[in-house]
Amino acid sequence: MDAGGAGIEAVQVKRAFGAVTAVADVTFTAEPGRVTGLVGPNGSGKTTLLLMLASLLRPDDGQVRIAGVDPVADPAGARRLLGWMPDSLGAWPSLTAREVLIATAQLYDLSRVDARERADRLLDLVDLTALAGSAARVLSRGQKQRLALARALVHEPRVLLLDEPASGLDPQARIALRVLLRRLADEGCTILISSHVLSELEEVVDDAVFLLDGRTVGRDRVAAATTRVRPWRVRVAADASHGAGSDRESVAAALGRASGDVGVDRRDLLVPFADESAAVAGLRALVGAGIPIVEFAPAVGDLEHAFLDLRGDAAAEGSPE
Ligand SMILES: Nc1ncnc2c1ncn2[C@@H]1O[C@H](COP(=O)(O)OP(=O)(O)OP(=O)(O)O)[C@@H](O)[C@H]1O
Repeated sequence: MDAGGAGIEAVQVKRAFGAVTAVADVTFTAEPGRVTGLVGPNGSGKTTLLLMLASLLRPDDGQVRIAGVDPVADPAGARRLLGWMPDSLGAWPSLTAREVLIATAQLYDLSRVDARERADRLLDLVDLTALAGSAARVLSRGQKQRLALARALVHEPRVLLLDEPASGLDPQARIALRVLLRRLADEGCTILISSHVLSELEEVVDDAVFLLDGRTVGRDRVAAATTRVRPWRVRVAADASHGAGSDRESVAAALGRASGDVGVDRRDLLVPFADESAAVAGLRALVGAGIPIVEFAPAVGDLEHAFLDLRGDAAAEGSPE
């Protein structure tokens, strides 16, 4: 392992709780300047892994490096380098939002003056200035999430670990989070982010690490899943003279498929294509047949598609444990 690495490195990391193996075998790298998504179903070990990376839980086996520092051997050194945003704010509910940030900054050895200045800047960054004097416990879930993010950024970490940061955020706050994460990555930060909302993750991540039953899924398997047949959403211009049923017949006919191959989802038709070039040929055939297409796009994003496909593989093989 490269002890001088700037990002996150995990090699054959394991962690059990009694008889429950939460993390069975995790190996991955997250690069500086990139946002890496941690994707996996409920109970696949994401939070356990993040806790180990954050130096808050000891691995049973394997190695972790945070910007080259081993969080087991040097937890204080790792904590100086990493910002950790748990999935709930916790700690100090009676302090105000501003006091939470000042206290955290002072824990990282900032002077009181610098801590106040940093707190005000971060409150502005996460749009909480108006609530600076409110007790943390009275903040809404989304406001607590924003405060937790500000707290994670207090010491300008080089590595950012975020557990479900978008949960509870309204659409505007989610967009602001995406913009902020992109900016931090552009400044050289290494960002690892877990989320269940794959469509949102899709818009911000550069790379993805897939966890199934506590194990990282190999790149080859992910690449194969990403390129496998997927449904495309086809919308035909609304025409009062006939319903979706007859659109389905005409689309199937234009594509030379049986109408049973074409699914119906409310106003849209779902047509499986093997890859992008098959989709391009399909669209050409539909337009050539005079069908008024108003929308034509993959029905699920790359991450979601790979996730569903990998889960399908795992179910077919049976659980590896
Ligand atoms: N402290 C603990 N004691 C016992 N079992 C635990 C503990 N923490 C986690 N587990 C178990 O380890 C497994 C992985 O849990 P973990 O919370 O890491 O998954 P996750 O991927 O974050 O799940 P979710 O997406 O639901 O948040 C689960 O089966 C869970 O029940």
